[in-house]
Formats: sequence, C-alpha cells, structure tokens
Amino acid sequence: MTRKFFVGGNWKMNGNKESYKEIFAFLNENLSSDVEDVVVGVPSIYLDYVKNNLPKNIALAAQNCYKVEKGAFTGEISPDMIKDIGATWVILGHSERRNVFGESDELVAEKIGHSLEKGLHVIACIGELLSERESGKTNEVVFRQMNAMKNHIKDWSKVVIAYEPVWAIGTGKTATPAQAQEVHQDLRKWISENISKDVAENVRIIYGGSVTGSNCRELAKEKDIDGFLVGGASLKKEFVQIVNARV
Ligand SMILES: O=C[C@H](O)COP(=O)(O)O
Repeated sequence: MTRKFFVGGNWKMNGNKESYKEIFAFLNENLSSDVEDVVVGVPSIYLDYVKNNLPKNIALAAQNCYKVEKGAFTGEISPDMIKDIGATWVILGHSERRNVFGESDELVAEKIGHSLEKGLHVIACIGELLSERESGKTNEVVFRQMNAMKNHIKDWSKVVIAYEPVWAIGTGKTATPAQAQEVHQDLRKWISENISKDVAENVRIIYGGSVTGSNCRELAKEKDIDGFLVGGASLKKEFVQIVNARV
C-alpha cells in the first residue's frame, strides 16, 4: 500500500488579506520544504492573492465551481477560471454545499466530472447527517453519494475522497478513530466491488470533522485514513502538526 498522506485545509468563508498573512508566516516558518500533498481551499475572491503568497510547495484549491465551461451563470466560477489563476484543485460536494445550498448528489457528480475533464484534481466530499447515523444509515448515504459520482469519474487518480460526517464538522465532536476507520474500510470495500480493486487500493480516503493538532495522530494511525480535510484548525498554527501527523 503506497498511498501518500494528504492534508487539505479548507478556509471556508473566513479571513481576509490581513489575517492570511499570519497563515503564510506560520506555513513559511514551520512547514518542511519537502512536504507533499498539502492543499489549501481558499475563498474564490482570494485565490489569486493566496497563490502569490503561499509557499510554493502547497497547492491551491477552489472551494466550489460550476459544471459547465462558461456562460450566463451569475456568481459562479468555472474549472477553466480556477486553472487560469494557477490553482490545481477544487473541493466539491462539501456538506455545506449539499446542506446549506441544497446541492444534490447528481449536481455534485456533474461538477466533479466536468472539473476532471478540465484537468483539475478534485477533493470529493461525502458524509452523513447525525439523524442518518443514528438511524443506522451511514453506509447507505455514503454509498449513494459515491454511486452518483461513479458515473462521472473516468480517472480516479485525480480524486481524493473526503469522508466528513456532518455531525463532526465544526462541532468539536470528532469521530473516534474506530468510527472513522470503519466507514473508510467499508468505502474501500464498496469501491472494490463497484469500481475496481485497483481504485480501492490506490484512492486516498481522508477524514474531516473537528480534526485538531491533538487528535490527528491517533486518527492517522488507522490503516484506511489517508489524511485529513481540516476546517477551523487550518487557520491556526496547529495545521502544521496535522500536516505532520504521520511524521
Ligand atoms: O472541510 C472541512 C470540514 O468541514 C471540517 O471542518 P472542521 O475541521 O472545522 O470541523
């Protein structure tokens, strides 16, 4: 198994040019120059600014995009635009897009398909609500979300799957390592049976939901957890500890 550890920081709708300077400073000072596969997801209006100030070994992601090349879609951005400013990743299907903005499984899947066709790498997010977990539907929900994506993804090598239980996002209630591992393992089995053994073996499945400097090492010990998607803690110095969780 040679899956490379992957850490994404999702800044969500936080910060401004001034506050980002602190983030650039702690990344520049504390992140080893040979880190690989660290990506930050930035509000679209700041992508260009962050691109020009971020350490060069950290890749840049948009937090969303639309499913077509161009046109009359006020307020949207396209994968071509994301690439044009030098970003190489996009986060799609985040639970806030699904649950606050009502994005369906199908829309998320179409956005993923179009982004991949345009040459972006995708962090594809899935995860269940608390009510779904409590009624024993976790696997049903994440498999349904995966199934919608499956029909739109030809090249899985450019996809990282982020399993983010919605009840753990921004709540301080992290899934236990065992809870997260169980879903990651079930996802890998589903991928093996429904996509291919090769994809199941190689695709990175990262965990998101209240990951911090203090809980990241225990989570990172689990064999099917290949990294993290970090919200709140990605704006703080402890992000560096999370990047180094397996070092
Ligand atoms: O994209 C990141 C996730 O929503 C996790 O956010 P959080 O670390 O603030 O819980």
